[in-house]
Amino acid sequence: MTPERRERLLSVLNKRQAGLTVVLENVQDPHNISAVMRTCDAVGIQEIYVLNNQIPRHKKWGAKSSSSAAKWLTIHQYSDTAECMAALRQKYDKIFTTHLAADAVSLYEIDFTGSVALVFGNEHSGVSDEVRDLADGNFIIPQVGIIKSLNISVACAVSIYEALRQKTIAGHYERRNLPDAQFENLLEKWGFEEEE
Ligand SMILES: C[S@@+](CC[C@H](N)C(=O)[O-])C[C@H]1O[C@@H](n2cnc3c(N)ncnc32)[C@H](O)[C@@H]1O
Repeated sequence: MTPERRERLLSVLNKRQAGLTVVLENVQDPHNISAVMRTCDAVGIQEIYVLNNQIPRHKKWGAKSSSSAAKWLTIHQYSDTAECMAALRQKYDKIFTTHLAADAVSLYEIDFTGSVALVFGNEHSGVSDEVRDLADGNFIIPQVGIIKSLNISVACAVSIYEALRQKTIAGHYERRNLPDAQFENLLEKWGFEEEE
């Protein structure tokens, strides 16, 4: 690895956030999944969770719309909701869902400065009752138009950029965040990846 490339990888890794993840529950459109991955990389999210218990995963997310973000992320795949939620509980202090419900609070009331997992739901049915029952809260992005929901990848982008805003103010992007072992493993793995 050239010194320049090492510098570049280190600068990206130094901004990866251990305290922020995205969970996709039964999101089916591979373009949506790819778009989410691309935004996660941009915000400094390293780990994402893909939970799919509805239909066999016959289509993979495409490299085209993720701009190859998938290869720079750590993707945990689950087909069992309880298992996925238990894994999240071990790693993150708070789990928030984004279900379009009358009792949801606004995105702008959520404190993202701690360790948080954000769950986004299926294109038609949203986040399941099972996941909502196991979460700590539910928020929505305010909308004042005619159409009642945003595309899932847009909703994810708006939400995680609010998290980036809050974490930036709190200084989370100023110091290394990932545990040492994870940092070193990723540096080694990334050293073999082609940049596009
Ligand atoms: C197209 S929406 C699902 C719409 C579905 N008919 C419903 O009522 O839940 C897909 C996902 O995008 C996210 N989403 C869409 N609009 C949102 C909003 N205004 N606030 C927060 N999340 C939103 C949620 O995660 C939602 O589950």
